[in-house]
Amino acid sequence: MLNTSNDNIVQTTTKFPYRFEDLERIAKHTLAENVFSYIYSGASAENTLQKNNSTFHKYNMIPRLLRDVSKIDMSINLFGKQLPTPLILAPVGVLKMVNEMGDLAVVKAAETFNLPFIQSTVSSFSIEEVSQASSNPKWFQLYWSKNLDVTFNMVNRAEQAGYEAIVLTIDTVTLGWRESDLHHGFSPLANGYGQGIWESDTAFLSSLRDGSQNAMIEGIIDNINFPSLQWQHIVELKKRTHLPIILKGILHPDDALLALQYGVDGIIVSNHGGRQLDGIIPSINALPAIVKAIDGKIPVLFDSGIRRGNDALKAIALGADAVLIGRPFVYSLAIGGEEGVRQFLSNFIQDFQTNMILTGVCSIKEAKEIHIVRE
Ligand SMILES: Cc1cc2nc3c(=O)[nH]c(=O)nc-3n(C[C@H](O)[C@H](O)[C@H](O)COP(=O)(O)O)c2cc1C
Ligand SMILES: O=C(O)C(=O)c1ccccc1
Repeated sequence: MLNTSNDNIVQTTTKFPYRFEDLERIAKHTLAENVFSYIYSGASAENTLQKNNSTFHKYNMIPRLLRDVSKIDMSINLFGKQLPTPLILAPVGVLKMVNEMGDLAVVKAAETFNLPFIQSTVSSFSIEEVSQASSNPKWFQLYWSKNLDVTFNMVNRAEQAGYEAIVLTIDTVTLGWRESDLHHGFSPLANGYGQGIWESDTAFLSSLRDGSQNAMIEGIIDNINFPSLQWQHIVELKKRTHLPIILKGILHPDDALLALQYGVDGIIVSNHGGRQLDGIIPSINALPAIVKAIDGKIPVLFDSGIRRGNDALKAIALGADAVLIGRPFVYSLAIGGEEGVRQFLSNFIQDFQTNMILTGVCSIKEAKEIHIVRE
């Protein structure tokens, strides 16, 4: 007789988990409670966090059949560069709290598939360390610092190290109201895992009254809390770098139009994985109107809620040019380090390709034409 108990399934499985739900569950057992909770949780009542995921199920693709899908080309061209797939690793800070090798493990796993890696401003390693670890494309995620020397120092270092884009995160001018972190008394920076870039930044270090760990942490928190960030700062940034500028965190079509007006090179439709502001539109619901407003003038990227290949294909069918993967790779890092992330990415790419074949599309251009209806 078939034994359908969960225990039986877990015991007979020794492979790296395929299901996102298993990655999350095993990471929960692997990590300290406050660390898992920091990664998992969202802002306020976590409604937006939940809806980011559940809303994907409301979009349904209509597959086409009897087309020759024997050759699948997943490649895209982004900012003048050919990439093997439309998949990118989202910027995630303080990765060392998940695994000792943090960003270095992730960037090396991503190198296997030549996926772009976006290094966070609050990375556990320096720009130079990450740049030397692998040869895949790297982008730098910028949290604007109120100290302009610090801001432009980071941008220059990224440019010097051969990074290919600046991703300016605009939805985190102050940290969201994260009740579970408040409950645990948990600050992601307090353990010293988010200062890899800053501790080697001479402009930042010389701005500190003393060089202690506490002064450093306070300095970072103070510098990245910047509620007066505004469109005019984009003009300043454009003067300081030749790299493409991508704004991360756009949800309103009018902000997308302003981004065009200010001459940015790309946008990321994102609600920061529901971690910043609750009670707002699930990221996937914001995508169609923004794609329409941008009308192909600059690339529109997407994140928040991508869990498997099927989700990524839906986002592309709704008009995204590429998607960022967040929490799933963080859980994979927690479970299996560099090899865990490699396994996860390998599975994700195969899953995505299978979904392309079965919807009857051979290229990303065709994937954008997939008919998709909302329940
Ligand atoms: C633990 C964690 C840390 C993050 N750190 C950053 C960061 O430093 N900079 C940034 O722009 N976004 C950061 N994000 C947001 C991600 O880039 C991305 O927008 C989000 O994870 C997407 O949601 P999803 O993981 O649910 O798909 C972080 C997300 C998580 C889960
Ligand atoms: O946790 C986050 O989502 C994030 O963006 C962040 C902000 C400051 C420090 C570390 C991570």
